[in-house]
Amino acid sequence: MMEQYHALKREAGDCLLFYRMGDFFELFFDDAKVAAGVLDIALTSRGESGGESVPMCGVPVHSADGYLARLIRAGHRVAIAEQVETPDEAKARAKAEGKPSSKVLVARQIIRFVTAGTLTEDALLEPRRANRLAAVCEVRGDIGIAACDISTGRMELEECAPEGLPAALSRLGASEIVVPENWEAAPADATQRPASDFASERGRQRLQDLHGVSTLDAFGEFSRAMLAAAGGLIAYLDHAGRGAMPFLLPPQVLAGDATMAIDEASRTSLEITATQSGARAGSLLGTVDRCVTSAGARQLAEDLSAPLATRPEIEARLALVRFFHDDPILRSDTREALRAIPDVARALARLVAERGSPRDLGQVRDGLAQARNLHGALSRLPDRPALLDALLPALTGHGALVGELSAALVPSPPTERSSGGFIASGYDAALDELRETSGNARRAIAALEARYRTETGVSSLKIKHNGVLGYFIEVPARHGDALMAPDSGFTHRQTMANAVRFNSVHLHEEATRIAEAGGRALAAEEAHFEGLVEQVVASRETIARTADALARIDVAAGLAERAAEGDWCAPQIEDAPCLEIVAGRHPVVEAALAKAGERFVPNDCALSDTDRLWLIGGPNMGGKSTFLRANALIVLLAQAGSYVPAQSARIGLVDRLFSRVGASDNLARGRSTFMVEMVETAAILAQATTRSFVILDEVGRGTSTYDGLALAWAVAEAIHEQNRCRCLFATHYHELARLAESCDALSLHHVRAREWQGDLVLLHEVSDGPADRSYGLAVAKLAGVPAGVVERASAVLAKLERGREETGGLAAGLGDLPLFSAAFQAEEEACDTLREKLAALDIDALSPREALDMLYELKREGGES
Ligand SMILES: Nc1ncnc2c1ncn2[C@@H]1O[C@H](COP(=O)(O)OP(=O)(O)OP(=O)(O)O)[C@@H](O)[C@H]1O
Repeated sequence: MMEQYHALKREAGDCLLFYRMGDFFELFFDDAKVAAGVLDIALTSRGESGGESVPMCGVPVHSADGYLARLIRAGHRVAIAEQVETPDEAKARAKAEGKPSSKVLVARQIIRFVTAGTLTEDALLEPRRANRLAAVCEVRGDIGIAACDISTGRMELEECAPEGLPAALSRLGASEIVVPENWEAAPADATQRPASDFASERGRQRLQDLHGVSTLDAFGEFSRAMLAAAGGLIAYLDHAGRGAMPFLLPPQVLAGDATMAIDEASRTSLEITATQSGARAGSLLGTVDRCVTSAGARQLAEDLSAPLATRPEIEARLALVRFFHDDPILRSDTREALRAIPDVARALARLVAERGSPRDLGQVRDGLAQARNLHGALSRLPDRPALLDALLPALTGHGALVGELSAALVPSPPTERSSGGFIASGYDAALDELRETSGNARRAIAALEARYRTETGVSSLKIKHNGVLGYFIEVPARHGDALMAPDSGFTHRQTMANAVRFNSVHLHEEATRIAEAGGRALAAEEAHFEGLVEQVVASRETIARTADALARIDVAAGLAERAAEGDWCAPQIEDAPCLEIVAGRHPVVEAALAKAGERFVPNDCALSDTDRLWLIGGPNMGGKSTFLRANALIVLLAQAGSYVPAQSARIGLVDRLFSRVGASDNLARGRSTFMVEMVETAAILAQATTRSFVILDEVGRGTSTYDGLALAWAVAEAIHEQNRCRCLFATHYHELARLAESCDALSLHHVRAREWQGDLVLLHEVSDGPADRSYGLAVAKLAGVPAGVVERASAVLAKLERGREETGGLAAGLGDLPLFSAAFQAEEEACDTLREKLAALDIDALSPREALDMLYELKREGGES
């Protein structure tokens, strides 16, 4: 057995091996130690290997899913080695091979690798979260990404530059990433696979084979990097499923400019689908989600993760939300209908991956039937928005399949198919007859029992059944002798302490009838199951489209519900780079305040081409960050196709959204708070365009006052002069107010506060004009810093302020600085002079020594430039 075990373990590589033994999956050696630790189960030992006892632990097969889920969550992968023949088959095989049957070992094979990205089981998946597997590789400097969710069959391909990879991966949020082995730039914790799996020509071939086409033209255009990644992805799925290929729809190419770009840091900072501590509750998704189906919730998460960047698409989604928003009865009827719809996409995926159950067939049947009902209700409505009209056809067209499944299956089919009972009566006459036969035999046995009681006079005689003896007659021990007589018609089978057991010819006959009919009935049900699965699999693409359409409708109705609940408005999408939000609110903070019985103070924002940078000052805790984030979230919601928490909103399309709010130490990646802040700021300066929207909170806070102020000043100038994007910039540096004198599209604002009877009152109101002071000490007092320390601080402050008056203050002289662009102008001019001098040189005529001298001279003149 150990020999067989080790062979399988070699095949399993770095996966934990679940080795099937009877009703258990057993783990041995190091696998056992790891699993016992993660699963908190007993580590025992069995036998010896090399003189040492073999560590072992095991989990019952019937509850293996829960244990698998925990191992996967802890970052492990598991290979499942199943028994692929019964002990009887093994014995027969041994006999045929001329071996003694006592020595024979049941054959086992790895039937599947269970990894985070290749799950389909409900027990292992979170219902409201997509589960993505991504394959990433590099082809001549381009990064190819192929991602799929095999629980729904969606597959996406994209290509990006190496620096775009982190953003793309953070949008995908894949649970497992596959890369070619030994790739230096591979993301951490990725699964390595042979580099040959990622050859682009093989990728093309694999895609063609998968979809049974001879060219990919109909699916779109694919770059070499995309094909290479697709190849790696398919090869991995093939490996993990041991040839049982999961369901994949034709790949969709993600165009870089179709969605709003949000980099990893901004995504984390905005807490779009999870809070910074990883929870869904408290994220934007958590507060917006009113979907009634899991598939809808997954779609909403996708929508929020990748807001659209084109107006017609956004408006189409908004029109559908409006349709449900403006008609509360329609909304609640639709949601009621959706609520009854099972997760068709995931049931379908299990059926295609050959892991389906009768229950999955039932879910497909119910989902498709409900979809048709919904179609009936929605297609009767007047003034339907275009998106709904585009979705409606996908809700019908499965009549024949639904009819077949309805006729074939019982109303709620079981998850276990081995004990049968899921095919409805009336579907198959032969099956009905078999059932009838075994039913009759069972009744005959009941009649036998009554007859034997009268014949023997033993009123406590019973006919029972167990797994070892099958059917038998049992009487209490004291009546045993009466039935032992040779002419009694009973044959003795077993004597227990209190009872004696017998068989009889009649009982044997009936029992045989039951067994035979039962076995044949099971076989018949099994055959029907295979046939029905085949029919479902044949229609997989249209069924997946139905599931998608249902999810999209659920998202729209859910967003409408959320909008109605929170009194949200439909945003107006513009081409001009404006951002006019009247009475905007932060949905998450508002919900949190409401729970505490407090009111959120709405604020306006009015950015335009000529007033595109707002500098926002005011006290700590005054609501600056909240204001910044609220506006970013409103933009994000609007472009995802949702209503927004505001009284009105005009939003000029945003191509990229950046958020640098709040310090998030990234010590794990070896960067200090200040370093993280600068890296993110650098990314914004390099990437923000005139169509972008940037929120920046307290740039330069993590360093000395002078360095910080200088950086904040230069960053604000650069954003104003060079990026020219819309920007909300919160800061504690009063000195930055001087920027308003030179930057014409920059204006000053502040969050209001009042000191009242020595206490600070924060109004959370954004007003025009510069902040008067920062109230830092008052906030410190509010936070419970000891009175002595606050008093001491105010003495220090008074001294500092006196010093500032004497020296002209921290910002003295800043007003004379040339503007950002003017500073560059001077450098440009210096460069021009250098260029002229260089052009005039006859370089070939110079000796190396002269050339070197020349270089030094130029450097002296040109300085940094
Ligand atoms: N508009 C608002 N209405 C009601 N309460 C608000 C509002 N804005 C902020 N708050 C409350 O004030 C708290 C602090 O807000 P926020 O973090 O935005 O302040 P801040 O000005 O950015 O502070 P700091 O400068 O210290 O970072 C929030 O957690 C929230 O409870």
